[in-house]
Parts: sequence; structure tokens; C-alpha cells
Amino acid sequence: MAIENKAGDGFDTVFCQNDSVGLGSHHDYDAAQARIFKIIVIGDSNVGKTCLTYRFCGGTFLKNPEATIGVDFRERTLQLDGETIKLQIWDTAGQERFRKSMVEHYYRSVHAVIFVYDVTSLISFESIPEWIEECSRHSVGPMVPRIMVGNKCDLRDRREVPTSAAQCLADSYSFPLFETSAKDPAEKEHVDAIFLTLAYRLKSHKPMRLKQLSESGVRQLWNQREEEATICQC
Ligand SMILES: Nc1nc2c(ncn2[C@@H]2O[C@H](COP(=O)(O)OP(=O)(O)OP(=O)(O)O)[C@@H](O)[C@H]2O)c(=O)[nH]1
Repeated sequence: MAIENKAGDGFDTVFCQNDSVGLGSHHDYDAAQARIFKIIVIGDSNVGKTCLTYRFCGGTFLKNPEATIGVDFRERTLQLDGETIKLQIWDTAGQERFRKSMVEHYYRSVHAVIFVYDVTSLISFESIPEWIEECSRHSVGPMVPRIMVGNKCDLRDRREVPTSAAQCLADSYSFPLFETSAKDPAEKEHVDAIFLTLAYRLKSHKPMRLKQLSESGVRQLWNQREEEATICQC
């Protein structure tokens, strides 16, 4: 569900019932014409960052995801009001040992941030201020749009984080709050709405030099990630 943004920062929450919004894989539109925006998804390990990004980019629930090592990249191209926009989504590792050497890359030239916690884990919710602090330490400016997401709402009997507490925290940072489930197919549109809300906000921004990164830098990062995976298995 999308929760009203009481902070009133002019950050409109977008719902997907809007027929003028085109969603598709990056093959559906002329990707060469697309403006590219980098979105990072951060939060504690196991909160569902990979499943949320997979739900948005792949359309299904990823069964048996493995812990992210370093970073995984996913992309989705959107057609918004006649303009093609590519969201390059960086699904980051929650586990400290898998983040170490890549943290600098996560935050470089970032256009938007999604902070994820698990509604069945109070600890993951209490970590959100630390993730916000980490963003600030890496010079992510206050103008960079941010969203807070409580995942795993399908686990109703195990909820530890009340919506009111989450809304209170989100308001204190002037972030929009979403609660959803990457697993529940009925929540698919709300998962889309998280990313669309950011996409609409970013549409009025100028993208930074991300094309260069997507061609060479990402490949380099990917190699680094492979090396880390090898080291961690020892
Ligand atoms: N019930 C339920 N389980 C979920 C949901 N989203 C993710 N999970 C499960 O939560 C576990 C962790 O999911 P991931 O997406 O790998 O979590 P992550 O935050 O990417 O974890 P790291 O890669 O370690 O940072 C997996 O067992 C998923 O199946 C959800 O919406 N509902």
C-alpha cells in the first residue's frame, strides 16, 4: 500500500492505475534515447531488497534469492508522458562483509535512494537512521529524492513495526513511506508505484554522467564483485 506523504514536501505518490504510464522491459523502447537514472536500494540484510527490485524489473517474486555480494544491477525502461527513462537500479548488499570495498561506488553519482526495512523485524527498522547517516557520510545531498519502504507486509501475524511508527520516522525525514510485499502478487502495482514515484520526481532532474559508468564502470564493478565472491567463499 502507498501511504500518504504527510510531510507535504511536494513529493507526489504515484499509483499505477494511471494508463498514461507505460511500463516495460528495456527492450520495449529506444534505450539509446533514454535518460538514465541511478537508484540505489539499501537496508539491512534479508529485508527483501533483491526481491523488491526483481519484482519491479522482472515482474515476479524471486524464489530462493542468495545474499547479494557487493551489488546486483537491474534495469527497467519506462515511458512517462512520452519520454523514455531508464532506471538503473543498484541492489546493494546488506551484509557488511559483502559491502566493504564497494560502498564508495554505490553512492557515487546517485540520483535517488530507497531505504528498505522488513515490517517483521524491528531491528531492520531501527537501522534505517544508520543507513540514512551512511548516505550523508558519502555526500548524498538533501536534494536527492529518497523513499522509505517497509517490505514483507504479507506476513501479517509477524509484524513488529507498526505503520504509525514508520510514518513518524518517515515524516521526520520528509520521506514518502510505502509498505508493500515483494512476495504478494496483489502488491505488484504498489511495488511499481515506489519506483514510478521516484521516476516522476527524477524526470525533472538532469541526469549526471551515468552513461559513461554504464558502459565501462559497471563492467569493472561487476568484475570486482566476482573477485569478492571468490574471496568470501574461502
Ligand atoms: N514473506 C516475504 N518474504 C520475502 C519478501 N521479500 C523477500 N522475502 C524473503 O526474504 C529473504 C531475503 O530476501 P532478499 O531479497 O534476498 O533480501 P536482501 O535484502 O536483498 O538481502 P541481502 O542481499 O543479504 O542484503 C528471502 O528468503 C526472500 O524470499 C516478502 O515480501 N514477503
